[in-house]
Amino acid sequence: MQYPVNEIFETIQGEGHFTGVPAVFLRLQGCPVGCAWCDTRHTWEVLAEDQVEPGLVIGAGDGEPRWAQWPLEQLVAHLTGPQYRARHLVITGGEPCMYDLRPLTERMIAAGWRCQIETSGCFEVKTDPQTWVTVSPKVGMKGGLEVQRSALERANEIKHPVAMQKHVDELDALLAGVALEGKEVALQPISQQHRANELCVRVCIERNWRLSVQTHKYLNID
Ligand SMILES: C[S@@+](CC[C@H](N)C(=O)[O-])C[C@H]1O[C@@H](n2cnc3c(N)ncnc32)[C@H](O)[C@@H]1O
Ligand SMILES: Nc1nc2[nH]cc(C(=O)O)c2c(=O)[nH]1
Ligand code: SF4
Ligand SMILES: [Mg+2]
Repeated sequence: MQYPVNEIFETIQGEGHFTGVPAVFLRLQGCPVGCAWCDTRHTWEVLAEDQVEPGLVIGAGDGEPRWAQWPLEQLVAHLTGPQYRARHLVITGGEPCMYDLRPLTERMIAAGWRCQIETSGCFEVKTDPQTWVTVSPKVGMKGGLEVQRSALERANEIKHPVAMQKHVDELDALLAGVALEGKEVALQPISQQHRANELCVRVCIERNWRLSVQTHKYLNID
C-alpha cells in the first residue's frame, strides 16, 4: 500500500469540530471534484513530472503540486516518530477518499492516535471505524461527481461550505432523509467573504447548527 503525499506538517486544526487541537496534517495528492473556490487547487493533478523523493514533502509546501509516493510502513514510522508532539492525524487533500485509508488509520489508531479525515463525500469512505469523518459535501461541481449517501451516513460531522443562500438550499436537499442523530452540522463560510460570514452566522442561529470558521486563515498559519 502506498499513498501519494503532497505535504506532512504539524499545526493547529483550524476548522470544524476539532478546531484548536494540535494535529499532524497528511495532505494526499489528487482530486477530481473541481470546486471553483477550492483553496488547494495544486493537489488536483497527480502528474509524473511533479513526483519528488519522500523526504521532500515533509513540512508544509508553498502550494506546489509536488507529491511523493510513501509506502504505508514508512509513513506510519515517520508519523509516530519523535518529530511530532500531536496525537491527532488529519488526512486531507486533495480527496483522501480516492484511496483506501483503512491500513493507515488502523495502524495509527493502534499506535494511540486519533484520526480524522476531511472529505468531499464523493467517494466511499474506507477508514477504521473509530476515525472521525468530516464530510464537506460538494454539489454540482465541475468534475460531475455526486455525494455518496454512504458517506453522509458515515459522517460524524457535516461541514458545508457556504457563500450564498443557494448553498444552504443544496444542503437541505442533500440532508433530506439522512438521520442526523449523533452528527454535527456546521456551515463554513467560503474564503472569508464578509457576506458568506453573515449568511452562515444567521442560518446557524436559525437552525441551531455550528459555525466552522477557517481560523488558520485569520491566524495566517498553515
Ligand atoms: C481543501 S478540502 C480537502 C478535503 C476534501 N477534498 C474536501 O473537500 O473535504 C478541505 C476543506 O476545505 C474546505 N475548503 C476548500 N476551499 C475552501 C474555501 N475557499 N473556503 C472555505 N472552505 C474551503 C473544503 O470544503 C473542506 O472542508
Ligand atoms: N490549520 C489547518 N486546518 C485545516 N483544517 C482542514 C484543512 C484542510 O486543508 O483540509 C486545514 C489546513 O490546511 N490547515
Ligand atoms: S473536493 Fe476538496 S480538494 Fe477537491 S476541489 Fe473541492 S475543496 Fe478542493
Ligand atoms: Mg486547507
